[in-house]
Amino acid sequence: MRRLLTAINRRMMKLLIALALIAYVASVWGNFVNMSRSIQENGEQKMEKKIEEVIAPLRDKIRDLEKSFTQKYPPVKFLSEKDRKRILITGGAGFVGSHLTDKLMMDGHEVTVVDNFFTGRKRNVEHWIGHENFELINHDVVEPLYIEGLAKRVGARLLLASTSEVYGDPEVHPQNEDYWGHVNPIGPRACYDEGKRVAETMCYAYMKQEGVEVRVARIFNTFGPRMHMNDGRVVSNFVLQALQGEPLTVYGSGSQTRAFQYVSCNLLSSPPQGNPEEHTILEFARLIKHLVGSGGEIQFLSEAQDDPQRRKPDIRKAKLLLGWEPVVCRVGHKLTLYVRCVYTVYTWYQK
Ligand SMILES: O=C(O)[C@H]1O[C@H](OP(=O)(O)OP(=O)(O)OC[C@H]2O[C@@H](n3ccc(=O)[nH]c3=O)[C@H](O)[C@@H]2O)[C@H](O)[C@@H](O)[C@@H]1O
Repeated sequence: MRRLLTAINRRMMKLLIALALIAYVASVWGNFVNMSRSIQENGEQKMEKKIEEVIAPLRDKIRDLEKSFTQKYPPVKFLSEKDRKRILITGGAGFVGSHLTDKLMMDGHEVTVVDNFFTGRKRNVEHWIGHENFELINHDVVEPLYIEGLAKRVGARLLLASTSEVYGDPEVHPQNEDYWGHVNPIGPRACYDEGKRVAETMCYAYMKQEGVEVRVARIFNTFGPRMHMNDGRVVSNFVLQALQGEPLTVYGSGSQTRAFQYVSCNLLSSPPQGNPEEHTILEFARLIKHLVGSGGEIQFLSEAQDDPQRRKPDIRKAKLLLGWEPVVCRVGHKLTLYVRCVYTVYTWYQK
């Protein structure tokens, strides 16, 4: 009897051990299956991420290509590799910069626009987005020497867009390249005027020290489409005021003069750059009033401090050396083409 019981116990023991073994193997197997499943899932996720990283830029390229097939661009000349230049324009989405971008793109060059869009607008260059010769970079070029260093590294020529404001309230008339100017260094316009003067100084110092080729264009009162409506300049102010039937605000007596230049005339020359047709601001106010047909009166406000009294570029050198002179705004008889230009701005604002 006892033997029988011991035999049964032994069998039970064996059975229990066998069952425990099976349970253990099953749990190890379960863990193994779970582990390999999660390894597989992790691996798949990583793989998917990698594939996505590779595909994303390709997808963007395809989208750009599709766009370039469907989008119509302004006509672009074909230039051979030898003649085609690679040009970087800082502030290329701004008023003057975007017109320069248009000109260089249409001439067949490769243009990279860098703009921080503080005052520039993407819409000024959107008609080039996707074009194989065009690149738009949102970036803040806070350090001018960065651009000069870049020019040195790649052996590029640097063009600085300066301004007639470097002459301040000039004592020499008209203003030529050799005139050093008459700026009040602590006046309300000083930051802009002296800022541009320092930019010129740095470019020339860099040229002498590092041998970088430098050009400076001193741009005189330029106007045209894509100008900011409310930056306070006289063309936009008068056009807007006239359109809204408000009085045209003339600062001072209006006897101060400017020589306005249409933006497209601007892009073909060297310093100083402008239209030598000089008009008083009062004359200009009357012209806009007449053009827009507004009933608004001319309102005389107090004179702006340090306002240059006479300004007109001496373009003899540009004419002699480059054969350049403004075409759109030069007037054979008083105000004909000039009127046309102002009218262009007016219709642009109406849009
Ligand atoms: O293009 C240039 O060379 C420079 O000209 C302008 O400076 P400014 O000549 O004073 O141009 P506006 O602000 O358009 O003023 C022109 C004249 O119109 C007068 N003005 C302006 C605005 C206004 O509502 N009424 C008015 O009588 C001003 O007092 C000034 O005599 C710009 O401010 C500069 O950015 C630019 O570099």
